[in-house]
Amino acid sequence: ELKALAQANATATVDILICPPATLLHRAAEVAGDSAVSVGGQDCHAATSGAHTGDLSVDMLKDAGAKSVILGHSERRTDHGEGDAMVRTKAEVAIAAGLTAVVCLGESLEQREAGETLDVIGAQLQGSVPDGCTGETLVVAYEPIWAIGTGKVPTLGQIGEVHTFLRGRLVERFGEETGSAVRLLYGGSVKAANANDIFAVEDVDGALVGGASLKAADFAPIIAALSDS
Ligand SMILES: O=C(CO)COP(=O)(O)O
Repeated sequence: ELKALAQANATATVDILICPPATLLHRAAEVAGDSAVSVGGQDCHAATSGAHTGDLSVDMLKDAGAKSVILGHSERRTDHGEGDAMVRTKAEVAIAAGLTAVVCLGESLEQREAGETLDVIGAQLQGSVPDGCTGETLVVAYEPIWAIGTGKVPTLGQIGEVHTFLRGRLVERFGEETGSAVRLLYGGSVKAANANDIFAVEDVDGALVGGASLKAADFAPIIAALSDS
């Protein structure tokens, strides 16, 4: 699947990042070669070195060919109790090593129903994103937990509200130029059928795709929708 994707996107004009399980990272980097597809990790350890059996350091990820690393995915936050401070430390370490940090945040259904979405997102952004980021070193992915793998997608208005809010906070913190350059991805049940509409929402710069990225034939129309947007 990756080979097909890389061949079809030898010279794509959008950035395509595949973050496979760590066991496949090295092979994936080889298959992606010098196509427009780059590969990244799904997590890293917060320490650059030391004895941390079973964990992967940023240097190990880089050695395997990673250019980026996803940090603070809701499953890491839930399964491994990672809080904003931990995600921030990991992002600092990753960026210092030359990787792009893809920092994920998002509210639970309970938080959304309680009207807490923007408070939760604002606190996660402030707590998880290190100082000194640039449009090259930081990508932020908004992933409502209740939309991941469920087929449920927020309304376009709900996505727009969060992305505009995130953009405002980034501009406040990093200034107009950097705040506007940080790419904001939407993630959660993105597929070919909804990609065009989602990419048309203001301040949505791309997507973090799970299920629909597993087959090149499902992923290709999403890439095409972004290229056309
Ligand atoms: O975050 C995601 C995968 O980890 C998004 O997954 P889905 O696109 O399958 O909802």
